[in-house]
Amino acid sequence: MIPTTTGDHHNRQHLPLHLRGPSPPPANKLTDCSKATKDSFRAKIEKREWNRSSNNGSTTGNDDVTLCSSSFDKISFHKDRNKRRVRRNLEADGIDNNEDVDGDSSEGGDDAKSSDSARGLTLDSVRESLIRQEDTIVFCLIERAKYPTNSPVYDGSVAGMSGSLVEYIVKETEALQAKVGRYESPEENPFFPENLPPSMVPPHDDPEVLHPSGTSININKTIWDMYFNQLLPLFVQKGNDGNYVPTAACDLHCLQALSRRIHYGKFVAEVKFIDAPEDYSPAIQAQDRATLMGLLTFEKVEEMVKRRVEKKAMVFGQEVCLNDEDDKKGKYKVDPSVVSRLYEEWVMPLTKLVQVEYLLRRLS
Ligand SMILES: C=C(O[C@@H]1C=C(C(=O)O)C=C[C@H]1O)C(=O)O
Repeated sequence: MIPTTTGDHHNRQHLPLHLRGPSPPPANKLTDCSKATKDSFRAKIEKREWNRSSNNGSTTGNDDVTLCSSSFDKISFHKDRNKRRVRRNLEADGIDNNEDVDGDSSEGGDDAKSSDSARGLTLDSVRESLIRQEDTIVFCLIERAKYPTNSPVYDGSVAGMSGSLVEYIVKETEALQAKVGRYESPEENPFFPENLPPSMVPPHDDPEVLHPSGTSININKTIWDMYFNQLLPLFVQKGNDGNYVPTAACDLHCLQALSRRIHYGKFVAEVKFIDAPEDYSPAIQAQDRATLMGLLTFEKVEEMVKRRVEKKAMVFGQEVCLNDEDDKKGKYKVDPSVVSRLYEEWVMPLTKLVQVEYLLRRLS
């Protein structure tokens, strides 16, 4: 269920930090505000209530709340939608524009922004998270590149194992982390979802940001195959140094970072849908994958992503020497072109696949 617009100032506390927008004024702070602030805040609340009631919104029962919430979205987002479209096009052209595109900050715009941020989902915040996740992925690859292939990690030859060492470590780590609630988060997807133990920690009272039918999308089998069969041979040296457990632990971290990034496509898709339901809905109803793929693709953004991750691989992966003359210029721990290729050939296409899969279910 999509979070309601009422009470979000409370619920947003449980959203991951990166998804929280700027704080709306909390209701219990009203008593501390000046009269003008109070009046303006109250007027906004009243306007929302009016929007809701004029749209037959009801706050009784879960389905009604969802309906009410999306009806509210339609009204309050309507005016900003064109602004957003223009802004998105500017972004796609590589122009960083954080200002009102048409300079119109009058009635409607503010409400749309505050309800957007109350939900905590904006294309900007979601993209910021993807950018931050690039750092994690690049560092994980650098860590894995410390070790050579170490094939006994993968071929089942480590004594006492029925499967491979890496499979055992991933399965057992996931089981442990499941018990402490890792997979209660919609951002996390296990590689071995079968027979995971239940979480022992009390559930958070999180607002559900994703549409329920999209939460179960899990393409980790594809990510596993891609990582071991295609990516790994591109950036690790052949050899065996006996560091099997640290090697498998690095693989686990790479897999988790890639999986999180790729499944983050669910959040990207949700925010794109919320921004322009009228663009996406016909293709969703027709279950038209190709049109959805076209709608959600921003080629210029992808170009920037590739260039940025390549640069990150250069900056994070260079040898740092105190004496400038000793600098091994152009020598990197992971070949930057491999990182760019990883994003071009696998990370971005798989993120888009997740987005399409999510959107196909978005109206069900
Ligand atoms: C993630 C997005 O959707 C698509 C996928 C991208 C990616 O995986 O980095 C980048 C641009 C889009 O083509 C986005 O628009 O930011």
